[in-house]
Amino acid sequence: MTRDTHSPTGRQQTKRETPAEASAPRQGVVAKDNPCKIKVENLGFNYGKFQALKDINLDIVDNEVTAFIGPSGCGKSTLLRCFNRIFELYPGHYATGSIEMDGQNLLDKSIDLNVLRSKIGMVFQKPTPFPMSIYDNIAFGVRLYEKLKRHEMDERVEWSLKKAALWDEVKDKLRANGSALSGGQQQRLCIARAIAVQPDVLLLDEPASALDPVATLKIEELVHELREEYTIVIVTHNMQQAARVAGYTAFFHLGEVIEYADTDSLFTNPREKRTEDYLTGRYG
Ligand SMILES: Nc1ncnc2c1ncn2[C@@H]1O[C@H](COP(=O)(O)OP(=O)(O)OP(=O)(O)O)[C@@H](O)[C@H]1O
Repeated sequence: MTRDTHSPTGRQQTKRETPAEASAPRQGVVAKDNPCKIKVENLGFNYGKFQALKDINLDIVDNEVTAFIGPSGCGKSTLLRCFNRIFELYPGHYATGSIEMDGQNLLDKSIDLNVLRSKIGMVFQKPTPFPMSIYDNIAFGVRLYEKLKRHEMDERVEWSLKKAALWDEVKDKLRANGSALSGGQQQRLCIARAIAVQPDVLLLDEPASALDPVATLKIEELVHELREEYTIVIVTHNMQQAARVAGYTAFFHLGEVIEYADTDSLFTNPREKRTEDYLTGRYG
């Protein structure tokens, strides 16, 4: 079997495996002290006839921030959407290969999508608070999964808002409408909503692209803090942002992962010419 392997430590390498190697852990994929949370193997993705992702092999490191960068249309968001199978809402969109988390292939038809989406939360580019109070924005999702007593729900709402660094700003107006908050606050509310169901993984699809620099900084600080408890994957067009928040970065081009490494190495010493060209602004 021949395949491309992308890993923080192994970078892209084409290697021919013996059967014994094929069943053994891939060398250099994740260091022992860097356990892999999500293992993507031979992943392809199609929007109908259009193949948007081609043979992606990528290990997402546990309790780290991984950034996906690359020019517009290269498949970053598509891969993010594969992780929680949000693409299933649309007919003709399908994935092949495997995405393994906690010993299960997330693409397996038998996976309960509600449980999957409680384990892998997602925050979108544009803040999307529900048209209800700040309190209910958080409580709504929790009620789908858990039956909490009133005081337990109060605690969960407070806990989530504190984790999202929003509590101090909203604690006196929990009954106000979520959409009355500023854009940056709304985005932190969406992060609080995602955290409230206690996921393992947070997917952030350009979470700060609609925000001003001050609000952006707050989101970045928050991402930095949250990485201690969650595995975070962030899509960003902002390379400085990737450099600031991410421990690992994957560079995508035309539906493929061209290079994947720890962020410092990728930015300071890219191995692939296409990565270097992108980082130096030659295209994208
Ligand atoms: N719903 C869809 N139907 C058909 N093609 C799509 C759909 N969504 C995305 N694509 C195509 O799939 C490819 C990858 O898109 P994707 O949104 O994943 O790229 P991206 O790297 O996240 O881009 P951007 O940085 O602009 O958000 C693009 O060619 C895009 O046009």
